[in-house]
Amino acid sequence: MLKILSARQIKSLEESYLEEKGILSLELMETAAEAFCQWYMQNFSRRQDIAIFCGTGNNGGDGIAIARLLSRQGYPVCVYTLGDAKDGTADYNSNLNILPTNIVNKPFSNIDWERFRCHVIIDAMLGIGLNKPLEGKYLDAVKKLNSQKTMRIAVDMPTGLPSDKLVDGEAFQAHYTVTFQTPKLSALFPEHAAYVGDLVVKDIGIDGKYFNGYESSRYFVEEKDILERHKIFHKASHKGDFGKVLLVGGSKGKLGAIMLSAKAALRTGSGLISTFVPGFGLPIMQSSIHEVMVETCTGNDILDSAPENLDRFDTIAIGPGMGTDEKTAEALKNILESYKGKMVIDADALNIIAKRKDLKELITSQMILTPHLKEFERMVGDDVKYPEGRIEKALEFSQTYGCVLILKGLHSLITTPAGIQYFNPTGSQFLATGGTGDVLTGVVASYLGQGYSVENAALCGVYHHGLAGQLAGEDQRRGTIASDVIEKIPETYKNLGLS
Ligand SMILES: NC(=O)C1=CN([C@@H]2O[C@H](COP(=O)(O)OP(=O)(O)OC[C@H]3O[C@@H](n4cnc5c(N)ncnc54)[C@H](O)[C@@H]3O)[C@@H](O)[C@H]2O)[C@H](O)CC1
Ligand SMILES: [K+]
Repeated sequence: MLKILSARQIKSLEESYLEEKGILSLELMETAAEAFCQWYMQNFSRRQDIAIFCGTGNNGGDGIAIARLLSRQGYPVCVYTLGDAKDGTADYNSNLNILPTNIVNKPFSNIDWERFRCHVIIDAMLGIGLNKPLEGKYLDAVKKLNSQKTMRIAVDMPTGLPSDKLVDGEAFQAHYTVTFQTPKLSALFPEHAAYVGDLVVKDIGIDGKYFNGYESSRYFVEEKDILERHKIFHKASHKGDFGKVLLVGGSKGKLGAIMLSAKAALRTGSGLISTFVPGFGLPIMQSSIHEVMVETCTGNDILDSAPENLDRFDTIAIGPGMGTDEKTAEALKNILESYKGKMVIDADALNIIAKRKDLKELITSQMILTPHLKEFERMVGDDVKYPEGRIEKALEFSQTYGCVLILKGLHSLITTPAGIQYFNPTGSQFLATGGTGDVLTGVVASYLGQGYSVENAALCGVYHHGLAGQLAGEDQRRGTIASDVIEKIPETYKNLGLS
């Protein structure tokens, strides 16, 4: 896990790290530049001309160092500077002094835009030192650079993006942001996706122990955290070990939702899946998914009663395609009151709960709630447009009701009642298609059925779902559908080296 710190905390951490280690800030800048270049050289060829735009702070210093290192490796680079070296930081000037003279180094204001050509733009104008919205030449530069039809890469943070809050005005629009040591909070806001692009986190050697003295309950999940949380099954494991899951939902015209959840749970590794649907769904379910068992409620069209003997199941997920009828709400109440095992609450179950205080009170620590933004807004009855407020609200909700909350979106946020908030690293814009939420419900329910804790099921579920979305998106691009995501779940295990 990477602890997420504020810009102020990062600066202080950096100082104490340098002091304790007895190294110079210039050396840390060199490490950061090397980390950037290592990533760059793995991804881009020497045939692409690079233009590096540098401010005069330490972000600019990184840029100048990057120019020297890439040039030394045979990459064609030009440097363009904003601001005067006399206003530059010591480390900026130290790097400027050793920039080889064969590298073109021009002031930004001297660029002839009619003739300006390059393949890759590297933004090292401003990083975590940003302290006001862009104006003057920084604003001009960002506007000009955003309009170029080239690859754009930001060093540490896109210029103009404040580290801890929502952007005010313009910011550099990167295709990639290569950030150092740990992601900055605002790089994880879905609202900033067009500025951050793909986020790459590069280690610059600041050991985890230096983070201990800084208070933060927000973390960025890494692959190793997921590997650590998975259970290992052995040859003699039988289907009972993989869990008995009940999925409740479906209504006329929305039976597909529960089918997607069921298939996703099967592909995630569940042993036995039962579904509980309205009567009309029985022949449809049976003929389309042969691996699931189907039970029906009393009514034909809507879900109007609860299943018998709920204790037969290791876990229950409820909500996909369920509808919000009065009778359905009563069936939900009945299940919430009588079932004592772990549960996933999604979609229409959330919409019903949002309107019923008495049902909200039935939320327990055994439950994972999986709202998307709109559903969350209904649950809290408040505007959650601003990301800083939304993250706080998620914490408040999870602590008030004692449940794990998965707030879905880019970098889905998992909040636990203990007050820890995890940002998920996997995902893809191609997951933004109907039914992928139902898939997530099936994946998370599957892990609960396999005996994972609510926290681990949420973390592993969101991670694998996002990764499956990425893999499906690589093949199907904008044609990706929820079923493609399900088909990629097994590959996520292969990807992580899991059996
Ligand atoms: N923290 C680390 O672990 C490391 C950070 N590195 C890099 O250093 C930058 C942060 O550098 P800093 O000098 O503190 O700030 P900036 O370069 O982002 O900004 C410089 C300077 O610019 C002024 N300023 C702020 N806002 C504006 C504005 N809107 N318009 C014009 N000028 C503005 C302000 O005075 C700032 O102080 C970090 O992001 C990394 O890239 C290290 O190299 C490695 C370790
Ligand atoms: K930058």
